Amino acid sequence: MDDGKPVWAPHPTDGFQLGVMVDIGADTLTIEPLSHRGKTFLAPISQVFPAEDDVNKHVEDNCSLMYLNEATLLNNIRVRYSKDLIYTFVANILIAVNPYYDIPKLYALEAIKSYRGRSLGTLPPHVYAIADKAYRDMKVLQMSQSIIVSGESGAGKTENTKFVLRYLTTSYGTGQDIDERIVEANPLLEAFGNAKTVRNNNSSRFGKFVEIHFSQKNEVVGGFVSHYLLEKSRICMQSKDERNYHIFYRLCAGVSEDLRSVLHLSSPDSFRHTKAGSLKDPLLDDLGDFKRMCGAMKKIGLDDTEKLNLFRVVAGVLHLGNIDFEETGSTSGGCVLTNQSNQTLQHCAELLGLDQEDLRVSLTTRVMLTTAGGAKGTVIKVPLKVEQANNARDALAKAVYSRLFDHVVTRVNQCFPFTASSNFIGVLDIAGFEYFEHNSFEQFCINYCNEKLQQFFNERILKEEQELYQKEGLGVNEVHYVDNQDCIDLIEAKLLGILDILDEENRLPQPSDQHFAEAIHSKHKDHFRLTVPRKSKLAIHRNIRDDEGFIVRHFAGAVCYETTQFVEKNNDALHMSLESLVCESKDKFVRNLFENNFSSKDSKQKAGKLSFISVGNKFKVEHAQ
Ligand SMILES: Nc1ncnc2c1ncn2[C@@H]1O[C@H](COP(=O)(O)OP(=O)(O)OP(=O)(O)O)[C@@H](O)[C@H]1O
Repeated sequence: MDDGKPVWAPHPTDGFQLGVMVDIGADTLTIEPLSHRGKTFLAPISQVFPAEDDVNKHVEDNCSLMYLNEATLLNNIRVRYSKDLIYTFVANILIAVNPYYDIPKLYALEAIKSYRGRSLGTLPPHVYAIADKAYRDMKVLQMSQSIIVSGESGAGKTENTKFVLRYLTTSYGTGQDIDERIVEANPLLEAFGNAKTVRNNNSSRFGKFVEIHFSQKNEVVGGFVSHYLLEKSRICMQSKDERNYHIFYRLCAGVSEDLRSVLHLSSPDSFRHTKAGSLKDPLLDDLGDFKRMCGAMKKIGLDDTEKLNLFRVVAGVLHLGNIDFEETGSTSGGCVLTNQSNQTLQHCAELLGLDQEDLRVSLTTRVMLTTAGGAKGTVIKVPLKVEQANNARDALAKAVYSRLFDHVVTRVNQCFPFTASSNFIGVLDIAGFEYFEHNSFEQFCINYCNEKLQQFFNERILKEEQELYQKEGLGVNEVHYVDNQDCIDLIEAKLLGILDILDEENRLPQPSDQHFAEAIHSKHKDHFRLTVPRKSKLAIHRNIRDDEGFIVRHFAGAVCYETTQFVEKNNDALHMSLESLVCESKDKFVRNLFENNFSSKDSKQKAGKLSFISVGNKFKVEHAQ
């Protein structure tokens, strides 16, 4: 940094501000801001960066900046953003900033045509340029390619994923129905898997990997969507100003009068699962969205029966939420349905094809098989307390809805089948690193996933590139980065990893969130990546007890997780009586949703008290794939 030349120095709200150095100390620099001449402040040397000669000039690729540092990089993106240039390259990585409005012609057909076959860097940065590079690489290398879209909630991941799909199907499709279907499948997936959150009115609450498959002639032949970790807690509980999945509100707003009476529907504020969240948002148009969703269903080939099946189950889940329990007052300590719930029980049973009385019994008791000396023993019916019955009801709602979501994805995949595929281009759209005031199991899983992605990035971009530079004898300064393997081990190591400790807790006769938190701390006392909430920099977390939470130092920052409900959220199992009830539904559609669920291994597991299917480990296996 030269004397008198502008530098970027820290600014409390803007990140960085321009200034000039007026004095140099041992560890600090005295800076005079250009906007407040005559006033100086001290800044740590490590946080002051040289600025470009002309800070209003911008470049299409950050690599072309004279000085590449955090401040110049941010400034370049800011200057571009102010001119509606939302995309910027960093070599073959694309940075996108959400404009929150439709920039005219940015995604028009002419733009699609112009990027076709053009090398990266010959045209302005665009998501189409990345899509085309993936296509050309696939063609030349004869290898499938993947595009990873990452960023925080509301950053624009899903929109950009859709632009990639549209680009590929428009440019390299055969102009047939299948191209349209791949694009039209999104509104249906979003109806069941997206919700309004405080950050995003259309937030995807599941991760997805969309594959566009190509023939030997490199033409689009079909698609396939895999989904990960639908946020199930939302089905029964929403945070302030957030909503349940779109479909619930759309159904209430849009169904015909006839269907409304068949499904016994009324307004969302009469259902527990929908009334708690934010009901009115001027930016949401449930009726219009219902019509658009029905249009999309038609385009991808769903007939009226299939549509009704979906709606019936959604309505069944809504009614299920309205079932309430009260104590019996008898010595057995169990509970019964409240009088007002009897009608709801009837609606719910009817819509899900269940026997009303069986449903009543299954919600209020739990069947257990005793095993004596290894032999199958007697069936015992254990009455449930009100809280346990509430949990059973919610577990059933979550199980039915998430099975329905699996079905929607499977059904969507049937819309663009392919018999032979040579290669595919995959687009991974998953939630980015999340850090809220209150963080739970969902954030833990999402951040674990991002930790794995970061490792992939470290390996693929930083390590391999630097090895290549060395091999080619280029005198490029080594870039140091923090290896996050220790953090990944902390989460996924066998036996000692947080996920395994949690599974162990779930298998205990009386699992508890407190015991789980204590076990983590006692097994990782001096782990660099793990600490107790008391040591948080934020006052709000310092009130959390050691047995109520833990802090993980992730690559992107420390996150304090509150362990309440970790044990419950990690268990995907329904208790045995509920499981068999839905598996034997009179409604073929509902029965099929739960098909393959009653394998002999599962039944054996459920015969004892240790009914448990781990959500965390399922997620771990998905990552490994
Ligand atoms: N390129 C864009 N042009 C115009 N609007 C955009 C663009 N990208 C995003 N948006 C707007 O921002 C909203 C949020 O974007 P999007 O749903 O893609 O975010 P996300 O990163 O997928 O969020 P989440 O992780 O919550 O699903 C969109 O509904 C859209 O209104």
